[in-house]
Parts: sequence; structure tokens; C-alpha cells
Amino acid sequence: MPPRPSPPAQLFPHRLPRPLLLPVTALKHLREQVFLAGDEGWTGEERTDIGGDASVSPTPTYIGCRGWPRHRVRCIAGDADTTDPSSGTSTSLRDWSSPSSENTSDGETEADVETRGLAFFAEMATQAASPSKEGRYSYEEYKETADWLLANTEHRPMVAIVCGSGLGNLADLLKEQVAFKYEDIPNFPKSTVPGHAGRLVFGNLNGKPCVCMQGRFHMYEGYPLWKVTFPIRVFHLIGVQTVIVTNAAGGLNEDYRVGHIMVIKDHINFPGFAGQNPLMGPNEDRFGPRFPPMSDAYDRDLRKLALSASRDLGFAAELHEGVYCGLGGPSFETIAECRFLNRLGADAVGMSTVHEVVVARHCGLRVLGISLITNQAVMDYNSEARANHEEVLKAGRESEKMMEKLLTTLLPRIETNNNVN
Ligand SMILES: O=P(O)(O)O[C@H]1O[C@H](CO)[C@@H](O)[C@H]1O
Ligand SMILES: Nc1nc2[nH]cnc2c(=O)[nH]1
Repeated sequence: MPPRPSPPAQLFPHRLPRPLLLPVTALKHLREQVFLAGDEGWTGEERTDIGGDASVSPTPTYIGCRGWPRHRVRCIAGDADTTDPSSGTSTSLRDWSSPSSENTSDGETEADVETRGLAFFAEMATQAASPSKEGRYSYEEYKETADWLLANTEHRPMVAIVCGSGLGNLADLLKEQVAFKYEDIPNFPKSTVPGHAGRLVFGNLNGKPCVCMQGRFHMYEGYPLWKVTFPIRVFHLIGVQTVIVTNAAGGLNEDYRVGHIMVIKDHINFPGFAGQNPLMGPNEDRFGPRFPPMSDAYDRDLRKLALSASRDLGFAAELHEGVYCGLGGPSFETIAECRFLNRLGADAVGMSTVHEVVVARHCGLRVLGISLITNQAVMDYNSEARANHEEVLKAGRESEKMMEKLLTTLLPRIETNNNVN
């Protein structure tokens, strides 16, 4: 086993108080080049299936794997592993990884590989320098983003609207717009899903100061839930009181048709059953309590308001109140799963919303959830129907006007946090 030189020390100028988690996006540069060391030392095993989170230690010097589950990669402190020659000086990723990485793909030169490798390490070092603890955002980071937004716009939104798949144009309803790309906002994750533009739009909707997330984050994008829900706490810090979460969902209830609207009465947080809750980890008391109740997740007054606004608009026939089931995605459900969820009491199914709602309730925001039924869940083994994202986006566009009317009618009726018309 040839010794591996360490990446250059100057790329890791910061020392961390303790290990932290890195998002898998930090590893994307190395997808084909990462070679992992096992407990026995460097194995030269090539890994292309890296997903989930990686963690970086206080003094990361190389990537290794110590019997972690297949989807995890760990950066180990140089002095934590005897096989690491931590005094090495080479900066070449090829040298640094393993002899079998000599064959670079796609005509990449050694310099290209090295550049990508160094970009990866630089990204790691940047993240290592952040004040985040254990891979979560620190309170200061939420605050930094909130302060940045408040400094860059004079808007002071009372209501935040999260636009679901195919519903991004709802943001166009806002007047006197000030918009920011997610990539320009400190600490904000990036949108990766078609139909989720990745812009935060401030403005007034029918006189009500609002902020719209034109694109949300999902678990299936590889984001940990504390990242998926980052904007919600930022909304809280900039003074938002009410969050309207919209989504595209598959209809499980046999009465639901494409284009129908479901005001969310309650949810089933399926990933939560398996320990995937955005509030896992140390509680930040400045946001909310360790054990927040969820029996009042969807505000009763706001639901009434949405139902009465829909009736006033003549949408009663297309309107339901029901239970949303949030799954991890990205695969759509099997027939057996749809039947199972339906029997469990779910009326619609999607891959979002529940995490945002848990975090919003934790910090005391009031929540209104609105699902647009974009497809009917396949429940029949004789059906030829296949759920797909294009159909979801199309249904969103087709029902855009209806959703716009509903929000335009609804918004002015929401008064303050404790006072609904
Ligand atoms: O929940 P939103 O973001 O509206 O999108 C829904 O539509 C996408 C699948 O087509 C998934 O992302 C699902 O969650
Ligand atoms: N999980 C899931 N998400 C969706 N988003 C839109 N339609 C669906 C669906 O049928 N299932």
C-alpha cells in the first residue's frame, strides 16, 4: 500500500472545536476520484456512490472510511490514523488518492483533476471555518442571513409563501418586488429541482407584505433536513408571522381529481417515523422548545379562512380539507404504498412540506398548508398511469390562476399573528 501524502496544510487554516457534518454537495467534485481508506489502511476502493452527509474532523487531512455505512465518508484527523503521513506536502489529488486513479476520464489532465481536488478541499476548509456546530446551522448563521436580507431590502414581510412544484409563478403576484437568487444569499442552499427557480422574492401581495420562496429544498436532493428547513427560521427572524406552504401532491382520496385543492388539515411525517426530523440534534432554545406539540400544526383559523375564501371564489366543488403525507422521495409510490397510505388516513402524498411545518411550528409561526392535486395516485393494478414530474409541473401551470385567486383573496384577510378576519 503506497503511503498517501496529505493535502496541503494551508487549505485547512481553521481548527474546529468538534466534528461537523458537511453536505454531500461538498463532495461532488470528487465523485469519481474519492478513494477510501478502511480500518486496515488505504484500500484503493473507488467509490462513486457517495451520498448523505460527510463529516470533517477538527484537523482534516484526508478522506477515509472507518467502517461507516456505505453512504458516508469521513475526514479523519491526521493524527487519528497511523497510516496517514500527515507531514506530506503533495497537492496532487491523483498522488493523494491512489495509484489506480491514474486513468482520468473524459480527457481530464492531471492539472484538471488536481484543480477539482483542491476546489473540494477549499470548500471543505471554508465550511470548516463556519461557526456551525455538528453540521447544523448555528443561531448566528440564521441571524447572519436574516440581517443580510433586512439590510438588502426595505420590505418587512408578515407572510412567507413557499411555492410548490409548478407553482413558482405565484411569486409574480408580488408588487414592488425585490428578488434575490438563493446563491447570492449568505448560507442559503441552492435549488436543484426543475420547476423550483431558486429565488427569494419580497413584495406586496394585495397590500400584504410577503416573501415568496420560488423553489424549496427537498430531502431527496441530498439535503439534510436542517438545510431543507433553513429558510423557515430565517423567516421567523425577519419578522414573518405566518407561513403558507403550498405543494404539488398526488391525490390518494378517491374523490380528489387533478386540479383540486386540498387545504391541509393535518400531516403524517413519514420520515419522522424513521428518525428523520429536522429538530433532531441539540435543541436551539432561542427558536423553540425541545418537544413541540404538533396537534395544532395547521392553524384552525387560517384553514377556515382558506375554505371561506375558496367558497367566495366559487371553488367549493374543487376544494377539500385533508391529510397530507410527506415521504422522502424521489421515487413515486408503488400501488401497494398508495393503498397503504390511503388506509392510514392520508388524502394526498408528496415529498415536502412536513419538515418545513415542523420547524415553523417549533418557532411559533402559524401555518397554512395548501396542496394542489397534480396527479391521482395509482391505486389499481390494471392502470396504465405512471406518475411523473412533467405531469406535476403541467398541472401546476394549469391551476396557477386558481391558486393565484385563492392567495390574492386570502392574503388581505390575514391580519396579525393573533387576529384573523
Ligand atoms: O412538494 P413540492 O415541492 O411541491 O413538489 C412535489 O412534486 C415533486 C414531484 O413531482 C416533488 O418534489 C414533490 O414533493
Ligand atoms: N410522493 C409524491 N409526490 C408527488 N408530488 C406530486 N405528485 C406526487 C405523488 O404522486 N407522489
